[in-house]
Amino acid sequence: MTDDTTTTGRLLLPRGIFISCQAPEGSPLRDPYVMVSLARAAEKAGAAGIRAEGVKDISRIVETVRIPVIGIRKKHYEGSEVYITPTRFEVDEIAGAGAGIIALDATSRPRPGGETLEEVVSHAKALGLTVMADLAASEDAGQAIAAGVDVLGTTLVAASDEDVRPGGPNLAVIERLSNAFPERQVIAEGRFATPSDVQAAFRAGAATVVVGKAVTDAYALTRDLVAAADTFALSGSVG
Ligand SMILES: CC(=O)N[C@H](C=O)[C@@H](O)[C@H](O)[C@H](O)COP(=O)(O)O
Repeated sequence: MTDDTTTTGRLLLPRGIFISCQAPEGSPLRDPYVMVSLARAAEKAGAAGIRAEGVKDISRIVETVRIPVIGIRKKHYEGSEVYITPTRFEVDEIAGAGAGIIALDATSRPRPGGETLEEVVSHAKALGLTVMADLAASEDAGQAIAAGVDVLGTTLVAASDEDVRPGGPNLAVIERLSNAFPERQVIAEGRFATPSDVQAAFRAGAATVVVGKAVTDAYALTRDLVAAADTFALSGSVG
């Protein structure tokens, strides 16, 4: 058994680059055809896996690519800040869509309906899913592991003065997690945008790096460029 497997021998995440093929509400790219095309491009380019949101996107991507898919469902419930796969209901949706890996908010914030992290994780494990913990800080890892998660991700780590550059990834959390939990795969996710970001993540101990916006969100990237042009009052002007 290698360190890519759990004690039961189940394959965890392959090492390499995962591409997060998601488009937010209001984006013209929010269309399963577009997400499947992005996933196909990622696979052809050598990505080790895909992260996708929602039943339609996940099921179409699972049907199309041969690389592993991390499924999530983003859903906001009143009275809870937890929105990435918050309850057992969304776990069932993702399992039904065919993802082999599920990511879920593994912070200690209260979940909708009073469900506990442990209940949601146990439910996912009972359905045979590998569970990725979306953490907001290295301090979240202990209770996530106690709840039964398989791999640790930095998805919910907010931008801070620890970032390698303003708006860039936070490598310090990856380093802290890799040092504290050497037996766990650490998945770097959140604001990775360049080849050197990715190399820095692996140097910091990441097993896998998930990249989203920098690859797949042409809408947000264009808005950023237009906003930069606007600071020179150039955008849309002629002459
Ligand atoms: C915080 C949150 O809700 N993150 C979401 C999780 O699935 C996605 O919106 C991100 O695009 C994804 O994590 C990849 O990150 P980035 O797009 O920065 O490479």
